[in-house]
Amino acid sequence: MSAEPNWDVEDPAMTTRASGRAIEHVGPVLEGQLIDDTLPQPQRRERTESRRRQVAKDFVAAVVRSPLRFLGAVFRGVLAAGRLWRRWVSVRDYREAAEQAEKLADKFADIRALTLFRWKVTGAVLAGVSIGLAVLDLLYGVLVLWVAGGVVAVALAVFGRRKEGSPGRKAVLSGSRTATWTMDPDVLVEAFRGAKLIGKDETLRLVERATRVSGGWAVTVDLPATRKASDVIKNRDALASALAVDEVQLIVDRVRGAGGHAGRVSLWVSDRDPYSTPAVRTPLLDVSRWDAWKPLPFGRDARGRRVDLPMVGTSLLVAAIPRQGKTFAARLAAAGLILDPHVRLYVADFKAGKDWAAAAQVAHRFVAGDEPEHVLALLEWLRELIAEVQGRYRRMRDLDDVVCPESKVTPVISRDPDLGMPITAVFIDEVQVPLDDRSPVKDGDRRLPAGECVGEALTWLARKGPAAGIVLVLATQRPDSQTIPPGLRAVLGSRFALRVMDWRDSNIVLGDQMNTRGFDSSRLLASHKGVGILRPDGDADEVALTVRTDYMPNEDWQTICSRGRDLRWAAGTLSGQAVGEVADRVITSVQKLPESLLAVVEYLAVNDRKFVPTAELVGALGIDARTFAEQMSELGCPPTRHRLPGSDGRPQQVRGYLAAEIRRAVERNGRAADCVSSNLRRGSVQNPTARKSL
Ligand SMILES: Nc1ncnc2c1ncn2[C@@H]1O[C@H](COP(=O)(O)OP(=O)(O)OP(=O)(O)O)[C@@H](O)[C@H]1O
Repeated sequence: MSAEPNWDVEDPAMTTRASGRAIEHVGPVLEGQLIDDTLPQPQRRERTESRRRQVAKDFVAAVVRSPLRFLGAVFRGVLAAGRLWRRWVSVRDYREAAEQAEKLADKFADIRALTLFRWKVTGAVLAGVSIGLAVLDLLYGVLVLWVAGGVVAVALAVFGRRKEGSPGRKAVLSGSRTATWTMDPDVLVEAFRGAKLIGKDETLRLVERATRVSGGWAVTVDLPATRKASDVIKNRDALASALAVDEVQLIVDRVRGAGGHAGRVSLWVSDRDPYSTPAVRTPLLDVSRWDAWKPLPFGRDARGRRVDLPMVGTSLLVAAIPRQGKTFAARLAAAGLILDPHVRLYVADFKAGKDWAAAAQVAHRFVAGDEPEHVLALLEWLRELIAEVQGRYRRMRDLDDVVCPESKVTPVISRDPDLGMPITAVFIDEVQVPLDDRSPVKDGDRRLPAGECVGEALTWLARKGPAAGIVLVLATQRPDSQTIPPGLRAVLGSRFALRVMDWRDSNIVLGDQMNTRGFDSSRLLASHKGVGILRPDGDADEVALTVRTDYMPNEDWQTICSRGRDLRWAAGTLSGQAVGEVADRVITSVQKLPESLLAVVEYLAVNDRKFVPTAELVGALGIDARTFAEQMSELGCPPTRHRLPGSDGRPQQVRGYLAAEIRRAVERNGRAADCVSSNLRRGSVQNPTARKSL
């Protein structure tokens, strides 16, 4: 039996609150479904059903295709019978034997006589059959011709059927070999033999026959027992050559899990370069918010299948030579986190361009530049973050086992403002700049180059940070071992290598020996922008896979950043430098705020809350409950019902207002900007870790 908690529920009852305040901690509210896992599970039933459906589909397809297959078999039978007859009539076996014995000249007269005789026999048989058929036709009508034709067709079809060793078995088709193997699995077997992936006497077993899948042919085969699927992946180039396609057109995957084993390979051969079409726009543009705990949409593989990238609990290294899509890839990772208002962002852009500029409105800390002062600012943040991580571990030790079962930040902990442990993502573009900086800095009693201190701090954070909710994303143009310290590389969980200079650089990013396993990003094409090899962290099925990142041009990036700012503004999580940015905007844009709303805003500015009961507001503001409700409704802010713990500790339904709703009304109605923004400045800019009410 197991219970599945629904951690996505955002219920105020889940949040803790210090004693003496209106809301009390009642622990997480679980929504669960009891599952008796001793009974047959729906999944198994689904699998059987889908197999049954597949069998039915195959049957219908076989019936529909049978006339064509019959005609094909008859055609092959005619060709094979024709070939056999020509061999017979030209006495080829006798001629060949004479040739081999070098007695062709002696036997020539005999061969000619025999050939003439066989031609005569052929003519006599044809004449006899024709006369016989004509007589039968006269006696019994045209039906006889049909019956005779049918019998001959069936005989030819049987003669020409596809069967190991049958005549006509080796298809000799013109055109690309890719098209050929889809029609004749023998060609595929030959290609595997040609690429030395199976022996001369070995063969493949077809698991799923070739089908059309997104602009290419897909087929699944089992290798002979002595062969491994990983070797096919490793020697993809040889197989591509044997199939006469470019290696970017051939995708080879191992089939893992329940339906797979170490010798099962799925192949997909694209009709053309799969990256010649425009990249897909990021789906993040169409979502109003994202949950950072969910893997975020990162790109698509050559077959067009979605590739998602988990961010929380890991760190990411993105590397490439210039102009290959490194910043675009890092920004995609950032976009998903920006759309989660509970994520805190640190952005350091050492490229010092405008690529990251829009992030300033959401980032808790933002710096753009490549001077030593910017490196020192980064070092300052990293030290601040190390202290923060140490503090988090200390605080997690004191939390009860329900809230914090392991020494790890959970979704609930990360979203609880009282615990102050939000997911904190650190993005550093062109990380080689701070790592190479030689400015002397004090580290205890020592004076060290700033780059060394940055390297040490990043290594520490990459090692200890993930469990405490820290996500590191580093992008670099120079993945060489002098720039990225080996200790740092080793602890970065996920790697994304776009095109690099040579296999050594590729191995530095993806890991030792990855080129010998078939993953070498220096072999990617320069024209394939945004295409790279992703080596995901942890439990992913694949060792690595080639992915083209979703396309997110600057205007989409800006849209996502301003959406992230609005989300944080509404959730009250805008913090650090971003607050200053937003406050300035508010001051300039806001007009008069109605009295009742202003009073509520002021009350909330000092009483930080997600939900405030009507009774509490009415009492505190000394206004008539009914008039207040009417005024708030007019302002587009109706009350809602919410569950709060009552005096006996049990959850009760209470009428009141959500702070987020009130904030939206403020945005709509305006004026209290000065009050709001000064609160923001006071509460947040000076103390970035403090929680804000608005
Ligand atoms: N997924 C993608 N699909 C299509 N084009 C892309 C994709 N990703 C990046 N590009 C293109 O590649 C170009 C270079 O991208 P980007 O600026 O991210 O490169 P970079 O590696 O960061 O370069 P530099 O090292 O010079 O900063 C972009 O202008 C963009 O048009």
